[in-house]
Amino acid sequence: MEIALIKVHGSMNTFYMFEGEERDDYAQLAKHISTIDPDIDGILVILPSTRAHAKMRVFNNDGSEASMCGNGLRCVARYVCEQQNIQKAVIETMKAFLSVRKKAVSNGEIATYAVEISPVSFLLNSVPMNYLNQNEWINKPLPFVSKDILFSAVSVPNPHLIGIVPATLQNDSSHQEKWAQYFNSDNEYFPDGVNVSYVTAVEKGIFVRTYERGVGFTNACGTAMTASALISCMSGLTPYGDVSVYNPGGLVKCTIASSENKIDLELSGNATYLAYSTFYWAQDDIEKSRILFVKNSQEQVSYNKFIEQVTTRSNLFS
Ligand SMILES: N[C@@H](CCC[C@H](N)C(=O)O)C(=O)O
Repeated sequence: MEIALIKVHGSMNTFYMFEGEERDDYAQLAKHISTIDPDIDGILVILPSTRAHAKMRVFNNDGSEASMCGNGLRCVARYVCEQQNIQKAVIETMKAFLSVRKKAVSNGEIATYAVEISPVSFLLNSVPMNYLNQNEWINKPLPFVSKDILFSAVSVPNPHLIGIVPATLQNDSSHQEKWAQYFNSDNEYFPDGVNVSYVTAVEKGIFVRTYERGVGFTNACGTAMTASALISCMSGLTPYGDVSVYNPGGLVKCTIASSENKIDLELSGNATYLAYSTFYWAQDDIEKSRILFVKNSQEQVSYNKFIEQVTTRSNLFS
């Protein structure tokens, strides 16, 4: 069968997005499309929902299904709002119904959406993480990794391990890579794997680099950036409210509000369409599947200008 794919990105976290029905072979499709186009981090499937404007399923490029994807949800939000001619919507995800909305931006050139990130839990059994029979692990070193890095484990609701690191450990990512690979292999601490982010304070916010479960190093991970902004606020690295989060693929805003027993998180940033394609999906022999047609959009031109401004503005680690 032929399907219409849109190649999209949020902070250069790149996916093929398409409309589909419930079925059980999206994992195989995600793996196959990722071999044809290794640029992508995964696929986003937009399905009908009986209780929301639409439903999103996300598959990493290794075929594993994730409960949430913040950058992907912004792209799905754009698609649903444009298709249904609305400014805000509710999207069903694996574990939550999430509010999304279109944002007005000053130059209007880059489609920008804000999405709710929820539910948040610090309970280690929600991550899941097993370590010393603890219930939570917030801002404490994991001595077998490093006595100098403060780590926090949190689910939003996909799993994150966040370390606050000095600039030296951002510039050389081999430490992060080694431990992220370990925590995403067969290991005693994270039975389902974990997205591992290293966070460093910069002049006007934080910089976050993420090694994603099911993907590897990525330009940006929206849930990781939002969880990292929350941990940065909790640890006094940055004030609560709007946090500018720089990442290898650009810049997003995470809005962090916390009261006695409630945490509200919102992620805002670009939802860029790179190209429109037709894909031949050979369901009986996936190897025969292929991209038949590609038409590039011009949206990346504006995004590249934005990236130039971000990189010249931020002398990140000096
Ligand atoms: N890139 C996403 C997260 C994708 C899922 C993640 N790799 C997982 O397995 O939890 C984002 O923008 O949040």
